Amino acid sequence: MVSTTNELSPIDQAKKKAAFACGKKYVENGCRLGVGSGSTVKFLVEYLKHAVKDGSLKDVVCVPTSYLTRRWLLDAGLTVTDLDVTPELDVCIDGADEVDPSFTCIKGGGGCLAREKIVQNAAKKFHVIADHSKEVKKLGENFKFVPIEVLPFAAQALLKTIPQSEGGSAELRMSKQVCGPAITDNNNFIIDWTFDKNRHGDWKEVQQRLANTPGIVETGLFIDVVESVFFAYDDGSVKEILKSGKKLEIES
Ligand SMILES: O=C[C@H](O)[C@H](O)[C@H](O)COP(=O)(O)O
Repeated sequence: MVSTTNELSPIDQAKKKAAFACGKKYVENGCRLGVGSGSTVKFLVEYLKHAVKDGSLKDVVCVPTSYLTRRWLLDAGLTVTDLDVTPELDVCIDGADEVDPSFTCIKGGGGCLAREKIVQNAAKKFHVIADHSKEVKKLGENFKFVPIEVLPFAAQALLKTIPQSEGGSAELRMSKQVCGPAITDNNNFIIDWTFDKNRHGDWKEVQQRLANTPGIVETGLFIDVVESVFFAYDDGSVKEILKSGKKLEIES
């Protein structure tokens, strides 16, 4: 799983740079690490594999946020555990679908949002790794919906009530491979709620209302939890933005 940087598309090169820079800075010896999901996190796993192999990183234990991430970690020979064994984590690193200037994120494009939020919540620090396409002034610029994990029993009712209370439209996410709904690692469904792109940044209220709705397990809105975001740009540069707003250029 060693990706030669030259073989990668510019966007994947950017993802790899962000993942390597974040791993290098925040994963220390003995770290209890939450490992997110998605294509950017795959490069974090690659970083961990190399760092462990060359001896620069020791005694890291990883709690994955999805079946696929668990597989990647195991295939890379890394130590995998879970929240039963390791309920408190030092750091969690994950990708995102969009991040606004106040670090409100949409996550869950890959359907892993509930486990991602649980693992993030178990960690002392949460860092996001992303290519520059995820950096937006306002949520909805590129990614038009908020993924919401729901109990199958409640799905049809929620498809009606979510747009009634929040506006926009809601769709049950279907599997691309089988003739039926996409099923999460928790055996639930995903409703993708497409919101009005002109809505004001009332995301905390939206999150509160949705979280209080019976049948909703979790939303893909991550609010007030991010310590820093590593954005990678097409010109090869990586910038870490801290929650204070301070921007740090990362040396390659
Ligand atoms: O459910 C998926 C996760 O929230 C991912 O972290 C998110 O979709 C970003 O994925 P990617 O790194 O593939 O863009």
